[in-house]
Amino acid sequence: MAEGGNGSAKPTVSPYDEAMDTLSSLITERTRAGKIQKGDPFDYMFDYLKMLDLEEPISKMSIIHVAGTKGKGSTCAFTESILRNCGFRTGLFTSPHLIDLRERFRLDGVDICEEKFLAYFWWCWDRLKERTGDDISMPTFFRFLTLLAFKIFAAEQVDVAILEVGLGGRLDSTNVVQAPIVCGISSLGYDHMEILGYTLGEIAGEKAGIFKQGVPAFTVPQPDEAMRMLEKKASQLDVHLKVALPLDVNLLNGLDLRLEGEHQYINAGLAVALCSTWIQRTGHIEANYLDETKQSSLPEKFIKGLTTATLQGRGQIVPDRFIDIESPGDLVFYLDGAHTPESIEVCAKWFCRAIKERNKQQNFSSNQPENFSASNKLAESYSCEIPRKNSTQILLFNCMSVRDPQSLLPCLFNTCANHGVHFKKALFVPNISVYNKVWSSALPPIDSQVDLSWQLTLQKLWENLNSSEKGGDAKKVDPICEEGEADKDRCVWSCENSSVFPSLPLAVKWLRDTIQQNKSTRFQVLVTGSLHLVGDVLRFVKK
Ligand SMILES: Nc1ncnc2c1ncn2[C@@H]1O[C@H](COP(=O)(O)OP(=O)(O)OP(=O)(O)O)[C@@H](O)[C@H]1O
Ligand SMILES: [Mg+2]
Ligand SMILES: [Mg+2]
Repeated sequence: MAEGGNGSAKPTVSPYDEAMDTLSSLITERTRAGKIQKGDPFDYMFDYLKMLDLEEPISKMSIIHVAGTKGKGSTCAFTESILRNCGFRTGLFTSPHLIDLRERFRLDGVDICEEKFLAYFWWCWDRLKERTGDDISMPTFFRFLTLLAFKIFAAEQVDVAILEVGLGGRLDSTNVVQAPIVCGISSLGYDHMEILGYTLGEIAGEKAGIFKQGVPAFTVPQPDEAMRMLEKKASQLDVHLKVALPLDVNLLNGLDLRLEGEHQYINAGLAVALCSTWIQRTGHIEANYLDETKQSSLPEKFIKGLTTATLQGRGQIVPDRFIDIESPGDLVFYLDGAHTPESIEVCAKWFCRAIKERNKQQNFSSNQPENFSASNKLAESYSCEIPRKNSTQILLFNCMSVRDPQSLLPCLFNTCANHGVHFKKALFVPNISVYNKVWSSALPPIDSQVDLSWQLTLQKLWENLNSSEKGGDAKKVDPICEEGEADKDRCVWSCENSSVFPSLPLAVKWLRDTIQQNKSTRFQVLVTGSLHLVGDVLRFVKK
């Protein structure tokens, strides 16, 4: 673990951390005032491509481009997995990352290795440093990552590059692509409105900015307003736009999608359409996939891809590593980085279904069905072995202060309540990793001066939801600060249904201690509201 700057010996910086540190400068430079450049910053992407000699390689690259409000990453992960299983060399560029920046760049389904990453990183960095200057300064953080992705995929000569838009579409740095093979627009909803617009039509218009003249596109069923705009933009560009229906579960031969949740069938349906079209348009029809996909069955390789695709922190189940061997499965984290109203709802539904399934399995079965999704196998195998215990649901939540908790927490609370799931307690913690913070190989030291006013606001909202459900009026809630072990850092603000902890490790410690003291209890902890929180938890509890 990195030293926390406590004045001891200077920690040695690994080459990888050095690169991350260098990259961080792109974030600070951007926020520094007065650095406004001439012209449209999006156009600079074309200059950067020239500087990196990437224009020609990109024009030859075989690309699938995906925009959308929710489900982009999942759709891209399914798409990549299907095409890899069909025998193609794949490159996948997604965002954001949860633990390590290299998660954003996958080659043949695996995060790029450090060695290659560093080689390409410095290749791009040094050239851009040399060729940028007063007129055009260094690219911003996400633009740099996009350029790096292009460099990696070109140099590695992938058969197909699958690109997830970072934000919006029209002005996203990935949109320098001129001739993708096929485009996808995943589920549209409200997010980043200050940039993309406040109506679904406006948002759809921005996302449709990835459409290219004559290049076929697919989308999923959308609200009318969004669909009308997509159709309008498509017709202006001679884009043949088709709606891909959610994948029929019966096509999976009794297997499950590896990414859990009902909404993943929407993303999977889109991925199947994108892959089929890519295969057809690139002339790889020797395997005759398309005839098959039109019928009532999917090619084996598609099924393999869909049922093995992974993406961290989306419907992921992870047992705590520190719970002792006699009580495996007593503390299990259900992680999903949902942070918009629509995704919080699907996340809540997923959690309710997932815990019900687990509890049923725990009570009735000791044989593991063959079709368990491998990602959650560990959690499953644990839960199969353990004796009957009371399952208790806990919420571990934070959201960024730019989000409206009034649109997130009530939705989460009510959706779960409608499915008969009531959280025994909600725990609110600040995020450890700062937004966009690049280097995250270790957890930073705990800040005892941390400002908890945001978490206390979330807590009040939660307490009010609980009291109005019980028929009482929303009352004034004043959390009580319990000082643990005369230690200021351990101060916990508690109410009847919730606690605010000054840090994630303290909240996890509370969970572990409580389990040790109540051997008959199992905690099923839903972690949501922020992908950063999910990343923090993964780093902290994963083996
Ligand atoms: N089709 C969908 N409809 C609604 N919510 C979805 C859908 N797909 C995924 N989600 C929710 O959104 C979260 C993020 O999923 P995913 O990473 O696939 O989307 P994304 O568009 O890449 O998101 P981001 O904006 O974080 O990059 C998931 O954890 C899930 O809660
Ligand atoms: Mg987003
Ligand atoms: Mg994403």
